[in-house]
Amino acid sequence: MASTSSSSLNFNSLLSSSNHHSPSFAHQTLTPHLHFPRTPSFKHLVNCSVKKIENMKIMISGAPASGKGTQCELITKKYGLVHIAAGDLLRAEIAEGTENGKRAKEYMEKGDLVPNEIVVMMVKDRLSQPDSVEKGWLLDGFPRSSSQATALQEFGFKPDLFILLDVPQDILVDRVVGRRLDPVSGKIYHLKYSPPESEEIAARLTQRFDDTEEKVKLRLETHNQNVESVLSLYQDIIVKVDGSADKDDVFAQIDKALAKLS
Ligand SMILES: Nc1ncnc2c1ncn2[C@@H]1O[C@H](COP(=O)(O)OP(=O)(O)O)[C@@H](O)[C@H]1O
Repeated sequence: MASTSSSSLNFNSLLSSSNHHSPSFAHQTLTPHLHFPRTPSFKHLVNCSVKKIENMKIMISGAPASGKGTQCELITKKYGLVHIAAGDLLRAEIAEGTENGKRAKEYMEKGDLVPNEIVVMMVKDRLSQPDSVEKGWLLDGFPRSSSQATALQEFGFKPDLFILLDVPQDILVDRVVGRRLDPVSGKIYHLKYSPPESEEIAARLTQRFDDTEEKVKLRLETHNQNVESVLSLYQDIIVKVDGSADKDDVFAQIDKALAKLS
């Protein structure tokens, strides 16, 4: 997979553009060459009869608590892709106490997008690592703006499929507010919908600092402001999935789309 840039854009301006705060740039990116039709390459066509795509490159998008984490776990288990979640990369920086982490947290606290100069290289570096190149990747929570999509495109990263999890807003708030993490197993629970199995687990559950009702509403607003501009760039490869269904039913819909590629 190509991971170097043959950029015709001014990349510094791209990296410093702060997502939805730069409407002129967003406008600039809505050009036809940035659409990613599933046009098979020659190699792809030759390999078709044996195996269609060896290392799938998948993007998954959805509002906060639309179930991306749960579905990503199911997808990676079945298809062996490397799960790369922009939010997890940022939380790891915060946990390590890096300068980027400190800056990122200020934006995350407000439900805003973290500036591109922090998040783009972080994601690009992870996508370039050998495991992602060899196994393929499942990119979660990135791109969240047209400028991030353009950056990825300029670095040579093109998805084969874009999964959109569609969930009504009122369900989302309910899901976020009750969401808890078991720091020992890494498992995600919901106090009402999937409560912990024991008192011991219940006692150690933690809540993400941005999973309050007030903050999720801000995150939803940010999501709604940006989602259309991202979708318009991937319209030819989007599969829209009803994320309000039971998690196995949601996975069945995704699996059907992935099975056609793999
Ligand atoms: N691609 C991104 N660009 C900028 N900021 C991001 C990106 N992905 C995540 N973030 C920041 O991290 C926060 C948490 O993201 P995430 O863990 O994906 O949860 P959610 O999708 O539930 O908001 C976001 O609210 C945002 O501040």
